[in-house]
Amino acid sequence: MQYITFDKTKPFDLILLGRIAIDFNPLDYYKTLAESETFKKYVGGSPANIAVGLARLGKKCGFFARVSDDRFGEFVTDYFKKEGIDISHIKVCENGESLGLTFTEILNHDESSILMYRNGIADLSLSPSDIDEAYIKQAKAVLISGTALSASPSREAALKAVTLARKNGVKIIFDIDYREYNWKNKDEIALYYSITAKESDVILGSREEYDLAEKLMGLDGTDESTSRYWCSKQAAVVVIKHGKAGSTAYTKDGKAYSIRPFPVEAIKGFGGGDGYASSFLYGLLEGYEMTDCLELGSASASMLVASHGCSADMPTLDSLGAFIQKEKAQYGEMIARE
Ligand SMILES: Nc1ncnc2c1ncn2[C@@H]1O[C@H](COP(=O)(O)OP(=O)(O)OP(=O)(O)O)[C@@H](O)[C@H]1O
Ligand SMILES: O=C(O)C[C@@H](O)[C@H](O)C(=O)CO
Repeated sequence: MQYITFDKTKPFDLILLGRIAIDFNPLDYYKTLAESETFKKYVGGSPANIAVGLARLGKKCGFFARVSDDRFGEFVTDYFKKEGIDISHIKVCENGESLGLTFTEILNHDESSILMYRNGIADLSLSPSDIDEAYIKQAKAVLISGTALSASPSREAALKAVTLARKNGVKIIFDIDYREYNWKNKDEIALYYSITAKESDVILGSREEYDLAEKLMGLDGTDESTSRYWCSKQAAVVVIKHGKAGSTAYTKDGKAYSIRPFPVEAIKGFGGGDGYASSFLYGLLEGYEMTDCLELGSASASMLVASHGCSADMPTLDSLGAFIQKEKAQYGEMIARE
């Protein structure tokens, strides 16, 4: 079933906009960040992780980003190139901005926290002049990652991309992606999240992220009111994630599809959302049934929380299929059947 009609003549499946950063995950985990001594470096940043995930599944991705003019900026750009992601619209900063660095703290299987170094940050220097209409016109869809809305000029660049996508019939995917760093106050979060969500064909977020977006709307904070509201706007698909409690996709025809997480021995409490987004969106782009999109997203999410890294551990179609087959053989169906 086609929940979203993508223009299959477009050469790019998805052009993403937002941060490319670096994760430093402790190898000596289940300790506090202060106690950890050895870290492994990965390309990071939620939209970057999603782009790698989609590229690993064979999708053609482009990216609007600013990176630092140093070896870290080169590292992430080279990694994207190796993963087959188009880097033509990734620009090097000219005023000494730094690439975002994320030091993660993995306290136990469930509890993690992330310490983000984002002062003078490269990704938020993305400018409206970087947003190229001819590039956007080549995409089936654009993905806006919410943190790109947290400060100017990146905020205006993201809103320009939304405007140009709408003008050119390019679908808009909004991954709410809340990170408290760089936001000034809750009103700005609500304003810019809701402005973007109103224009979006697909919205992905956790319950907490929708609460932030809906702060000025007086909704009651239930999934039902959230899905009803956003589907009354542009959205054809609204995905609400609830961590270990699973996730639900709501469609414009009023239907809801829920799935339990695939059981795994989680190593860390983060990364699930990016794995989820990349594989779920792969299913949408392929025109799969909603239950199959959820299965792909949920399976990839489980694989990611059970791995040490994020971008580096994004699955291929083969590994994702094998994981789903093994899990269903052992645990049965994860989809909550109506
Ligand atoms: N311990 C777990 N075991 C299996 N799956 C999990 C676990 N934790 C999360 N997931 C899966 O990951 C998905 C996304 O996680 P979550 O709801 O925390 O979203 P998120 O906050 O966007 O994730 P992230 O921490 O990556 O930003 C969940 O809907 C679930 O499918
Ligand atoms: O989104 C970030 O900037 C941090 C990510 O790189 C990290 O991998 C994570 O928390 C993914 O959910």
